[in-house]
Amino acid sequence: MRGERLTLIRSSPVLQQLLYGSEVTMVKESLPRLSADRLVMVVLVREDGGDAGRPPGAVPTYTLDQLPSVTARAHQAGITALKVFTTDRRDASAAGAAASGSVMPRAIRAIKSMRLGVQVMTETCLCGYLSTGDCHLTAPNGQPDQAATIAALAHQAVTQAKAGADVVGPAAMIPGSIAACRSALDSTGFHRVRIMPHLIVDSRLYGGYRAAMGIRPQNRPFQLPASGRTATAVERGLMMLSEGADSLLIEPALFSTDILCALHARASVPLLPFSVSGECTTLPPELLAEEYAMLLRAGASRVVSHAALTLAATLGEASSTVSTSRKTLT
Ligand SMILES: NCc1[nH]cc(CCC(=O)O)c1CC(=O)O
Repeated sequence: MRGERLTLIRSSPVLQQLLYGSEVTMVKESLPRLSADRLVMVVLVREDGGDAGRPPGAVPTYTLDQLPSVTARAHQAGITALKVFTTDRRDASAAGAAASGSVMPRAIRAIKSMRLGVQVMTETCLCGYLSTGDCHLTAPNGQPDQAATIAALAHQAVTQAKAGADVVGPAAMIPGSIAACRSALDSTGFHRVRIMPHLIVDSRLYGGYRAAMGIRPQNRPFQLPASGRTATAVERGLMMLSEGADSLLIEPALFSTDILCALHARASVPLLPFSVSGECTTLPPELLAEEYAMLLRAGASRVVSHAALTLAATLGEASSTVSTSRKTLT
């Protein structure tokens, strides 16, 4: 009896449509497809030599004068947002982090002056400006100076906003730093500037970034340990939202999908996994594309990636192949 019913369903497209049709259509429609506008391109900027003499395993960096052409190429490929990281002269107090003449504000201005409507997201962190390579300032007793770090990050966020950043990205993982950035931005008139903090799990996948930027951190005491609970990471993400975050960047994308899924069930803000240096230097583009399709299935709204431009170009080719074959057919 059951077998007969199955045979009937299999042989009847009308019954199949009635039973499964709407469900199949719904699933298809609710899944975003990987396309260039789902990719946020990572742009690392340093002035001292740029890409020349890149250490093995390092991801590419750009100099300021390369940014107009990089921005134009990204825009041409259909990319609508750049995530900018910088490093500059380093000292014990990260003086360069909030200086209006440092590499970050100049990079933001270089991108924005193209007037292509490309969104600029920044990293707001001290590791590119501290001699230690840490994300936090250190008190005389050797402990992280959380209050001073929070104040420095808030100041840095305002400098980035003044230069034209659309979204700033506090990345030190210090509780209270997001609320401080929000109130500093509001009190200087930058209500429109949004905050996307980094929710970071400690990982060996960051080596290619650190090598590219010359960052050799002592430790990252505020990052989540890889052996920690998913629920703890989710709590940290929700805390960031309660401090005023508008979206969350979660890294490393490949090894934080549990956190992405769990947060997706609890929060309705955009969640952006960050496909970090180690992923982009070890996986070929076609596997990165599979990974990003998975991330979109899991609830990502966009994916931040060092390989965005390479991938966007192949996605562009794929769609032009389709339109070419359509042309041939008609
Ligand atoms: N300041 C935190 C930060 N910003 C960028 C990365 C890594 C990004 C990548 O590997 O692509 C990290 C993590 C870290 O250094 O601990």
